[in-house]
Amino acid sequence: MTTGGHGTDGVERRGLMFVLSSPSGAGKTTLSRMLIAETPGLQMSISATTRPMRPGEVDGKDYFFVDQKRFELMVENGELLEWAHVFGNRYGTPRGPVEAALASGRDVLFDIDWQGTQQLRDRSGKDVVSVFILPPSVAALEQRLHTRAQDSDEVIRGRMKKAGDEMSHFDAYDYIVVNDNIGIAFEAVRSILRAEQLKRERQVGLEGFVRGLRNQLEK
Ligand SMILES: Nc1nc2c(ncn2[C@@H]2O[C@H](COP(=O)(O)OP(=O)(O)O)[C@@H](O)[C@H]2O)c(=O)[nH]1
Ligand SMILES: Nc1ncnc2c1ncn2[C@@H]1O[C@H](COP(=O)(O)OP(=O)(O)O)[C@@H](O)[C@H]1O
Repeated sequence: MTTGGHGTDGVERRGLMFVLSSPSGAGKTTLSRMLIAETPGLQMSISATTRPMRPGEVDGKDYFFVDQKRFELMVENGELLEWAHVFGNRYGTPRGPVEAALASGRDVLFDIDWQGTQQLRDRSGKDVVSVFILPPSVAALEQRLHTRAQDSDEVIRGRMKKAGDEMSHFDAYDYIVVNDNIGIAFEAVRSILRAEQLKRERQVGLEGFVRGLRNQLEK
């Protein structure tokens, strides 16, 4: 895959693993969907989970909804790149699609928690770019969880209680974006991805490309 839009024929790029994490309700699903819609070649990693499906969710699109037994088998068979317990359920990243995407130079977007991000970093540090999304205030976070209207009051209380724990891990992330205005937050996330794609060490074949330019100049 070329770096795109720069006429740098012969310059390939290693795919990167772009991770968005946040406390529940801060907006990472919304931002992920916007990013996928606006970024050709970016592939969403679809996680497996044992949590029940929410209204409006689609199996195989939002998550692969599996039972405990199937999840355990996936762990045993080494089918997951990482996995963690979150809110009493298990969530994990299927390995196959991620490895296939990266091998063909495509970037992969992950909506996973801090535990999963840590595991990806331990395995593939240099290919991982991590962004932590913060809500502008606790009131806004609670409001968003209610507006989403997909969880009971009890589940929302649980998510609010966990938000502090999740946020305490912000300092392990490369970038921090406060999601107050969604348009501004999206621009921030998109700019981070674009800049990281253009990092010199991610571009393979630059030497040959520059040599070619210099040869032409010397003619
Ligand atoms: N480690 C890990 N965390 C995941 C994975 N998929 C989702 N999560 C996290 O699990 C948490 C709960 O997700 P979900 O039930 O969809 O609720 P949400 O927080 O409202 O999006 C979020 O913090 C997700 O980022 C995964 O494959 N691995
Ligand atoms: N900047 C924002 N301003 C107002 N509402 C937002 C903003 N970002 C997201 N939301 C809304 O907040 C709710 C939670 O967002 P969501 O993306 O599901 O969060 P997460 O995936 O982090 O749990 C959704 O109803 C979403 O439409």
